[in-house]
Amino acid sequence: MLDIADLSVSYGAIRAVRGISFTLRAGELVSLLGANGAGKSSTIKCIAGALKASGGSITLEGKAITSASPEQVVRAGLATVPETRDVFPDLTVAENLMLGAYIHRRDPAGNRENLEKLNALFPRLAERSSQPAGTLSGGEQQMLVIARALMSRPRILLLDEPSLGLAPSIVERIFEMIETLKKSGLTILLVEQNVNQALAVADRAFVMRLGAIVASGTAEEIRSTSDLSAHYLGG
Ligand SMILES: Nc1ncnc2c1ncn2[C@@H]1O[C@H](COP(=O)(O)OP(=O)(O)OP(=O)(O)O)[C@@H](O)[C@H]1O
Repeated sequence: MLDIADLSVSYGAIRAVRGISFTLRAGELVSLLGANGAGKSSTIKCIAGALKASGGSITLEGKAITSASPEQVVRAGLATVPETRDVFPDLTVAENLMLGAYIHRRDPAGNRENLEKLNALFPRLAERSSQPAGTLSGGEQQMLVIARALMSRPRILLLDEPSLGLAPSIVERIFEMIETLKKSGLTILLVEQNVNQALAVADRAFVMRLGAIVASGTAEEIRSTSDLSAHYLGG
């Protein structure tokens, strides 16, 4: 469904991603693991069209999106939740959500239907729909940016560190939500430092180190790689 082939990303002389290749199959949840600075966010940003690849290709359902703009990537069916967790603080929760439906702005009926589904999935957001997004807790803001990404009706969702800086009980809720989304058939690429929880929900995983993929396999295989934390994750 999503094919990454020999992808490289550079910031000037810094080679953040060094020729990585991997595939996401329809309906799969794949975790991208690795210590700080391994190149996970750069990979996500490049797939999302926010960073230019310096080499390699990105293909979504047979269509090359390597040089696509962020809007073209969303239109192709891939939505991203960046780790920055940006909400528009002065806009209401409902207004934030509608911004996620920008590419479907000529389909208000479809957006209403999708919003109803998301309200059922995220009841706390539904309760707070007329509140400014800036008044939400960190966990609620994370839910909001996920829901906003889903307003574009993607087939693939990229999640960059959704648990970052959240209390353990909230992290648990976020992971439950991710499992629910997977069960609904969504294909998910999950970047996480929270290795155990990421492996618990993943079908497969890749470990990045210094811009390269150094381990890959089923979640079970990666979990049983005994030197994983010491060598690859900096633990
Ligand atoms: N805007 C930038 N300018 C220059 N170098 C950058 C920039 N962003 C990232 N880098 C460098 O690229 C490398 C990969 O960073 P990246 O953020 O992709 O890693 P990461 O695995 O996502 O880590 P983190 O979890 O800290 O975000 C690091 O060496 C980082 O210092």
